[in-house]
Amino acid sequence: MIELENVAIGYNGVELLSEVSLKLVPGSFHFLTGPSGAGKTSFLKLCYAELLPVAGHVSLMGQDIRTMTRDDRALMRQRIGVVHQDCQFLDHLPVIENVALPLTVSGRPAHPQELGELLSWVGLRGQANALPPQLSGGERQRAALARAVMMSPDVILADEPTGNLDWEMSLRLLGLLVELNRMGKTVVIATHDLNLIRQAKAQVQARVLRISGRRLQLAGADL
Ligand SMILES: Nc1ncnc2c1ncn2[C@@H]1O[C@H](COP(=O)(O)OP(=O)(O)OP(=O)(O)O)[C@@H](O)[C@H]1O
Repeated sequence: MIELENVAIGYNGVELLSEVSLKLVPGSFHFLTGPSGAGKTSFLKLCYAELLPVAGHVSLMGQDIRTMTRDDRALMRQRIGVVHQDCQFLDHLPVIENVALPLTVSGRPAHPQELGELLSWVGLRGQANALPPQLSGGERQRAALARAVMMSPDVILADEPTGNLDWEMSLRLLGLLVELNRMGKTVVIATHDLNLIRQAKAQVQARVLRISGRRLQLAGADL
């Protein structure tokens, strides 16, 4: 599904991560943790071909990201849903249109019932016509999750989805991600929140990847 072989990433000639080899198999649940600036967001970008490796091979859904055309990349992004750290909404469009954007961009019609069900699932049916700046942090993150799953992706990559949320809202968001995993989706969550990881481990078989000293390691069972 997502396969990395001896991969390095970096910016402006400086390596951020080296010798990363990893297979994310379908239906797996991973956390990605590490200090601020360690490269979590950059690693996720690699996993949806927003960033190319400076060494090694990355294959997404069986295709090497270096050989992907623009069209391949657009198709691949329908199979990999991303919850960005800053949500990245278009603030002048109501929530429902932001959530439907992946459909709109790919030229497919948005079915009101499907959209309504998706908004209900994240508990935002009542805010469908609100503008993103009118939402609370937790509502924004849930809207971002709804948009990420709009195209029924196989993989969900979430970058600090509970970053600014209180514990109750963090649990609610985690619950949605666990539910998606139980439906067979592969989930990767970048987070600093060790309590969230512990909570998730009580609910799903989650593995923890830790970035430390430019390497990606599998954390021990103590986490
Ligand atoms: N486009 C870019 N150009 C140059 N340097 C970058 C770029 N994006 C990120 N970096 C640098 O790469 C390093 C890792 O950034 P990244 O955002 O991946 O870390 P992170 O672990 O997600 O951090 P945080 O937990 O604070 O969100 C940082 O030093 C950052 O400044």
